[in-house]
Amino acid sequence: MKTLTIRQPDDWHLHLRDGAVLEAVAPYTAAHFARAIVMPNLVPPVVTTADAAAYRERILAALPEGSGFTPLMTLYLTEATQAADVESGFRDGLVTAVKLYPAGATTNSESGVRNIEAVYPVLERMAAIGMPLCVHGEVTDPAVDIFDREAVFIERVLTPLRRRLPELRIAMEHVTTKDGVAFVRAQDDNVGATITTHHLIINRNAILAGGIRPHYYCLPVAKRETHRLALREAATSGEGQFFLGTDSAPHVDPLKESACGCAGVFNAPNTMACLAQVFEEEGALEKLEAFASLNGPAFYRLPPNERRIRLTRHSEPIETVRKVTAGAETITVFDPMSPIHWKVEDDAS
Ligand SMILES: NC(=O)N[C@@H](CC(=O)O)C(=O)O
Ligand SMILES: [Zn+2]
Ligand SMILES: [Zn+2]
Repeated sequence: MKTLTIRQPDDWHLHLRDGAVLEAVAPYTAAHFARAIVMPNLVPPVVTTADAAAYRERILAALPEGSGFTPLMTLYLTEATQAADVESGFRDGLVTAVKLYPAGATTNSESGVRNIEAVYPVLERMAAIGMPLCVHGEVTDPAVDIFDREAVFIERVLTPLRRRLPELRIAMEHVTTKDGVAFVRAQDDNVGATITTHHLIINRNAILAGGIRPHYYCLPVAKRETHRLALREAATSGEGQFFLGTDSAPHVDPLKESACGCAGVFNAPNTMACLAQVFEEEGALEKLEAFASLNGPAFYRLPPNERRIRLTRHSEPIETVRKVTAGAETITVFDPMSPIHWKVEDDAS
């Protein structure tokens, strides 16, 4: 039986939500991952260091007994964010990064940034103290086709931002296009990119061909096959700028299976198994550790985890969790549309 032992992975882009959903989903991430960058797009958002401290306590309370999982907190950047608050949260070790949502770009982004000029004082302070900015990289201009919004964001927002503040450390979140991959490669190591599990597995046909499938709808929306192949190539290259951010984004089923369904794919329970499968298909199992466990800590200037996990390939397909219960509702787990043979044998919970 094929086995693979790697340093314990981290998730550099995760939605844990709050309340009953937090309680339902947190144990799945804590079972496999040592740390995660926790997204701040709650309602209301996690804006101040005090908000992040309170949210961190709620997350810790939702973890199973004895879990060693560490949530790495982020602040939701608004045009009213105070540079002094951001700096004090970072210096205290309570806050790891700030998240930029262009207003209206994605789930719960209405309080995000409309005019980037308004947040330059905060960005300048972050550049000075070496604090990373996580970016949802899509323009919201309704005139721009939804499949082009990442490429246009690179041209209109990221390129000028890089020119103006080259020392600012930027994580381009959930990169979904070959344009995004090329942009990141053309930058110095102040720029990194997360890649999700599902964007390595699905293209836009999964959402639209043969019926509309809301559980494959997320933002940035999955693109055509050439882009998926570029993401696979980047993720399995081992290059330090690319690392895992699952963007596991749970929404209860009634909010997904609706005439106007929410964006987000919940993949935390089977992410590591899916990734082992992807890396095996690409003949790159030896690069999985770099992608999931080494490149992210290097970008965030944190030590890699000392603990190891073991993945095993079984000849028979593995039965995986299909739905998770949260309060009175269910949340559907990402279905990779082909049998999964890998299993994390040694979970960290
Ligand atoms: N990825 C998504 O489709 N949704 C995320 C928001 C985000 O990461 O853009 C969510 O919070 O649901
Ligand atoms: Zn996003
Ligand atoms: Zn996200």
